[in-house]
Amino acid sequence: MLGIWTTERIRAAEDRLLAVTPDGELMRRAAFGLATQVADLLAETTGSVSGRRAVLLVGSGNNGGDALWAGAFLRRRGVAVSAVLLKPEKAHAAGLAALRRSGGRVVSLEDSPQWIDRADVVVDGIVGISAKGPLRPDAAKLVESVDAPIVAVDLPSGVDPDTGAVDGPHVTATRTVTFGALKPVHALAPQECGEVVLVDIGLRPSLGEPDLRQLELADVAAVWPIPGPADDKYSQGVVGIAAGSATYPGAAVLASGSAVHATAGMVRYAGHAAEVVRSRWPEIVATGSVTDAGRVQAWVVGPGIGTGADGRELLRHVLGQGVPVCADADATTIIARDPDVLDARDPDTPLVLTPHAGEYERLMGRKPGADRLTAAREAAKKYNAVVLLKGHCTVVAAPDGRVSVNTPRGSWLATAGSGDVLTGLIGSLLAAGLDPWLAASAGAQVHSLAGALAAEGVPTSASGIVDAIPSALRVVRAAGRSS
Ligand SMILES: NC(=O)C1=CN([C@@H]2O[C@H](COP(=O)(O)OP(=O)(O)OC[C@H]3O[C@@H](n4cnc5c(N)ncnc54)[C@H](O)[C@@H]3O)[C@@H](O)[C@H]2O)[C@@H](O)CC1
Ligand SMILES: Nc1ncnc2c1ncn2[C@@H]1O[C@H](COP(=O)(O)OP(=O)(O)O)[C@@H](O)[C@H]1O
Ligand SMILES: [K+]
Repeated sequence: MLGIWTTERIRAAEDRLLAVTPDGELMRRAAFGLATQVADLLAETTGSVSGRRAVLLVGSGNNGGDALWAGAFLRRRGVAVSAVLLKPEKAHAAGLAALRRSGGRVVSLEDSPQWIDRADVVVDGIVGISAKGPLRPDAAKLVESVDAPIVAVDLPSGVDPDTGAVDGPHVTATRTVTFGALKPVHALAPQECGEVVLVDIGLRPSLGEPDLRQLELADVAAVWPIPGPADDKYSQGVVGIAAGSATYPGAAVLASGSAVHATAGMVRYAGHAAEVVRSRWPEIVATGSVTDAGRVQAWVVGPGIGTGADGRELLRHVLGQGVPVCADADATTIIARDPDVLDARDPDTPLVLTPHAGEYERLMGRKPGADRLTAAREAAKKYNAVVLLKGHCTVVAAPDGRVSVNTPRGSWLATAGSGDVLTGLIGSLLAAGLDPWLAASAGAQVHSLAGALAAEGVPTSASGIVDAIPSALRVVRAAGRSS
């Protein structure tokens, strides 16, 4: 599991480490790692390093210092390095001296276009973890004129380090080289960061527990239920699907199919789409009503059930069964309108809510806003539930404070019905007895992997995502074996 730390925690850890490290040593480590990555990118994109041209965009803080020191290292590899100083009087003095000693050139803002036009790579050392807001106009103008691939130092300038929010001019990097530890921006702004490379500067022992986590495929493999010799169809946890209606059977078919592929064992369906579900998935035991559905170890409830009295009664019944519930779509809206329905739930029974931004607004009375980590955390606290906030990046927060971020593999999941597929995955994992935060986090990973495999570079459909779940699980299991 990858750990991610907020900039406040990073700064505190850096202070502790700086106190016991020789002056300039941390920046030297960071800059050396950065220079190596810039050289690698030059080799990948142009076929050589020596004789290539790098332009450094240098802001007034240590981020600019990293870029200047890296420029000095790149000179040793024969790279022609020019530095554009946004605030010459505030540029990192030692870094600037090192670049000058190495034969690097400092060019004025006025002269910078001719150097930027001819650059093979541009290094963004404008601002790092002390960034506030979008790029200022002088920096924005420089960045706008860049055509070459950009290597961002620590993070792409202009993107918020702690939320990944973009609110104006910013850098879009080909590669981001970060130091010591991942920060939230790296998980929440994948589009702007490009490939993220972490350089070890010895910070890890000073960091403590991460603020948020990213599951790797091997983590998913470690928790995904696989039947053993002693298992039968009941022992692995039976999941019940209360979804769909006569008018909207699609949600029922998708959530049920997803559950069929997610785990072995058994899926029950209860609702007005029983006939359609049975004909599409003959292995499902389908009935017309939750009251005669038989025993399950977890319920999925909500997609396509409607938000009227019938839907409310269905939700209330399911919440009262004393088993974990994943409540999605219409169930979220019912809860938002009438939170008393949650009284049917034993507070110790796991509940996963999976709102998209609109459903979040109904649940919380406000939009998630730019800080999606805090938004998910607050909803988890308010509802004493695991909250999976949907979007380009999926954030999963537990009431106990654990948060995970699922960085997407493209935007293929933005297709009608794909949320129903996710719900089926989470429900199956809940039925197998997984911790609800892990179930939602692992479900989101497999969902996005299945989406990418189904798409393979062209748009796909929710049915396509269901069909790709077995391939996704094969990739997951292979990652588990090789870790
Ligand atoms: N503290 C340490 O030990 C280490 C720090 N390192 C580097 O130091 C960086 C942090 O350095 P600093 O705290 O000096 O601060 P930064 O370099 O992140 O930024 C500070 C300056 O940027 C300007 N700025 C803020 N927002 C801006 C915006 N939106 N547009 C343009 N300019 C803006 C501010 O006026 C301020 O002077 C890290 O990101 C990392 O690159 C690394 O060298 C590793 C070691
Ligand atoms: N731009 C995007 N990039 C990546 N994933 C996305 C994007 N938009 C939506 N998703 C994902 O697709 C799913 C959509 O779910 P939902 O909004 O419930 O749709 P539906 O109700 O049609 O099933 C969620 O898992 C969400 O995180
Ligand atoms: K930067």
